[in-house]
Amino acid sequence: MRRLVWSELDEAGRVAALARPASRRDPALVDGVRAIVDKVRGGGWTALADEAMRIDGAMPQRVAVADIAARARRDLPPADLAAIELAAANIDRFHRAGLPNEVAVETMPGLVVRKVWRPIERVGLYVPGGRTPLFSTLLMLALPARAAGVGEIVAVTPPRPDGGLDPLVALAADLAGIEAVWTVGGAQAIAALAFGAGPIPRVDRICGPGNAWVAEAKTLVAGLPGGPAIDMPAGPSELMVIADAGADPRLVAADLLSQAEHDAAAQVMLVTHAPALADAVEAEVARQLAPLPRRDIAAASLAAARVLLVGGDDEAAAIANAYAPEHLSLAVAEPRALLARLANAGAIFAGRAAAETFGDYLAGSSHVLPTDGAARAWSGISAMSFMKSITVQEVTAEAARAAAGPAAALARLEGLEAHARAADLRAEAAA
Ligand SMILES: NC(=O)c1ccc[n+]([C@@H]2O[C@H](COP(=O)([O-])OP(=O)(O)OC[C@H]3O[C@@H](n4cnc5c(N)ncnc54)[C@H](O)[C@@H]3O)[C@@H](O)[C@H]2O)c1
Ligand SMILES: N[C@H](CO)Cc1c[nH]c[nH+]1
Ligand SMILES: [Zn+2]
Repeated sequence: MRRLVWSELDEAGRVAALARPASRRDPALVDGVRAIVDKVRGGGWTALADEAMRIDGAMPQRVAVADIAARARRDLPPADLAAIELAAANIDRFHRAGLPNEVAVETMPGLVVRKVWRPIERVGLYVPGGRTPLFSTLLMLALPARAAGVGEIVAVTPPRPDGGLDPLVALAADLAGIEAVWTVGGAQAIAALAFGAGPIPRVDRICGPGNAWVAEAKTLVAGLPGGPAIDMPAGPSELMVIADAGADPRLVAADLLSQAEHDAAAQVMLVTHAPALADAVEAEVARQLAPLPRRDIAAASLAAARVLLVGGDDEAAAIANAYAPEHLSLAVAEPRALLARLANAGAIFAGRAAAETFGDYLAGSSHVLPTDGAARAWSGISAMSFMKSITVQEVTAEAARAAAGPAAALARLEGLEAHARAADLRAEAAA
């Protein structure tokens, strides 16, 4: 981990200290994604099958989940099944509680403006699965989508090395009421969801995280004519930990490694005013890294990790707000005081007992969160990600008479005579 003293950095040094790993937007990757998307968009199913075979060595298949899920239920140790069911129940409860309320305001006597919410008709869910199938991500997407009342869910995930569907992804899908999952991943899956490919229908919105290929493809298709909406930029994982002198270096190191193990392009940061804590965390990271099964990935990620030494809480909060991390852990004695100063993060873990891993699996909030600084303006997945609001105007004759004059005046001030007449005629019709 590279250690930097914040007060010694000039502006350029600070920007560099908070830069995301360059590998996330490697020009070759961007060109590669564009080529895949163009090909699938133009060539439909045949092109999709070609790309899927070339990149992942398997034909996309629609796999019905019921039988695989039933087998997984039988084979899983009961405690593991109970853990999955606990996670599903917490996620479902949290997201149902967060469903938006309708609004109705009588802005003038007899003129009521309402805001009603409707689910998006058809959504695509991307469940990452290149290195390890993230069945938890399926729950984090599908349960909020179900709570929102989405009509049709098209779920995709990369194939296993044998071309099949991971049993735990099938089980998670079954728990969330999804009948089938397509075994296709990467930029080619995003292109298929965006524009349709044979039996894979185009969707209105694509939600879900992924590696740099997936994240780049989502941003690209959202900007193309006729492309779908997307949830947010959600690429390789990030964690910033703000720790005080009393933080437990073992816990801080464990949390940093938990996100570093996701991807060589994941990024972790430690922000502290205590050099002795920084020393202890670095020693712990080295000690805990060695026995990890994914130590090579975590070690590659640690190359872009930073330790930032700061003067105190004000500087730490300013750095967090500038970096806008996907995950922000507050390993401090008084997290509430710090929380009040924080504005930009996908999810915050407040206090020493709060664990990013709890958020990844079972606290109830979705772990699908904005990365790459997008938390400055975007939120993580919730039921609202799968809904849109529509405003409705209801007007009595009396209100029409009262509103017509001012509305016509405003229209004439803008030089829009047809608008003004539409208002005047309402007043006449209501007379
Ligand atoms: N931001 C979030 O909310 C969030 C949540 C969960 C996971 N994640 C991230 O999701 C990612 C999961 O990554 P993953 O790789 O395991 O799975 P993935 O499903 O995102 O990507 C795997 C696919 O990428 C494509 N791909 C990989 N290398 C390629 C290449 N050289 N050329 C063309 N295509 C290529 C392949 O089609 C492969 O199937 C990690 O970066 C993790 O940090 C983020
Ligand atoms: N930390 C990831 C989001 O960046 C989500 C995840 C899934 N499984 C484990 N972790
Ligand atoms: Zn994680």
